[in-house]
Amino acid sequence: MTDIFAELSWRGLIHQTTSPDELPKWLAEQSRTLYCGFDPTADSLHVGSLLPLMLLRRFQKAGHRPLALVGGATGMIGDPSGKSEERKLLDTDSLAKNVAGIEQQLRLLLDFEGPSGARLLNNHDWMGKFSFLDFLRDVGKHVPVSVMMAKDSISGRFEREAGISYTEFSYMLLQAYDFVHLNKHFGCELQIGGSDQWGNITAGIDLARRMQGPQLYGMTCPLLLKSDGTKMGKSEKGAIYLSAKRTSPYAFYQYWVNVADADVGKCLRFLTELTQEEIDALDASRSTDAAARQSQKRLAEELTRMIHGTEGLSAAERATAIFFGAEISQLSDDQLTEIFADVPSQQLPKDRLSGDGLSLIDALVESGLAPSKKEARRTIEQGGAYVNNTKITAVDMKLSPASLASETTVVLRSGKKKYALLRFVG
Ligand SMILES: N[C@@H](Cc1ccc(O)cc1)C(=O)O
Repeated sequence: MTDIFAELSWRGLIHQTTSPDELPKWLAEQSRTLYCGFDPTADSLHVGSLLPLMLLRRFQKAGHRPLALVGGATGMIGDPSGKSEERKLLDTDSLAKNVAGIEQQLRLLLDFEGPSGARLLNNHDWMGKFSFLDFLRDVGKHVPVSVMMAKDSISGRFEREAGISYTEFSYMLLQAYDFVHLNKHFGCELQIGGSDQWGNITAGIDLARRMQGPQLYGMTCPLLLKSDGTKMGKSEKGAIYLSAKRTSPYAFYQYWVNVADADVGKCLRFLTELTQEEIDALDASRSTDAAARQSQKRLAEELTRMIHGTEGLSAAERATAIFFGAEISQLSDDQLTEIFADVPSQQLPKDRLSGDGLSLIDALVESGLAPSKKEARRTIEQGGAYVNNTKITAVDMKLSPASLASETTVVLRSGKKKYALLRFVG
């Protein structure tokens, strides 16, 4: 058993805990069972939920037993915590799809073998069987409405015109009951979650006490925010997800490689398993040579490997190298599209490549990289023209089917970074 409390403290991962005087000792005494729940609001977790998921993993590595809960039941209702408006209800098909997607990701980061082996649970398995009348009698009876109304997630909504439905108001009772259930059936004594979960976690602790159950504990971690206060894990194109179908390994890697200097230290401490010494060394490297962006590269490498494996990482690194000028051959159209997502492209009929082929001069003009044939010629003569990232100095060069970097596409470049794609179709 390693001292998990000390580890989480230096990482800055402890936002609030119940019984702060007792908790460090209680955790050090013996292996404990803890849980964290994830609602199936999408078919993949996003970067924000990586933080509590990594927290479960850290607890497990320190010798504790994690329960990863998918909210098949709670996902049917929608947690009002941290939300200013009522959520739309999900239909059963999307829910089932989302549960399956999330379960897969929870499996990825936890170890299911051995004495502190993780368990994957779905609260629909017990909540689905509860009748409404039984729930009101067995659970609701123990909870004063005044206590529920005092929670931030609820009181904040009362102040707004739209208010809150009875359905969302009741959400905390479901999560509170989960904690009691997991305690009874799995010996779970600690619940963790993001700071917005404090109200729900303490509702569970309270419920256990009122139902004459044992003392339970709670701990929250900070939300993953950037230095400007906005949420981490959102790009211009939307949230960064853990599933490769939603966010490719390359896009995932790119997101981390581009994190600002002001945020990267926190990301390293919050999301990676690098040691304090390694992170200190990276902090130091930023003050001596920030331009080398060693911290960002290491962050991107660690996270991409953890989520997408070594293969995903090397694909992402290869794609990055290509974007920065490495020679291109034999990629799929999809890979090319990904790497050059923001690069302008033109379509031309396939037969332009047959016969004598298409002159590079014409190609540079058609792609928009050169305003005229004269300029195109000059670019080639000055050594600024590239086909698939290979420099071409012959002004009479012709593109042929052999010039394709993928099934349909030739990548043209003018100068250091100005790219354009020509797609040959039909
Ligand atoms: N309310 C949590 C998910 C959750 C669901 C059920 C639980 O028992 C615990 C946590 C969230 O929205 O992130």
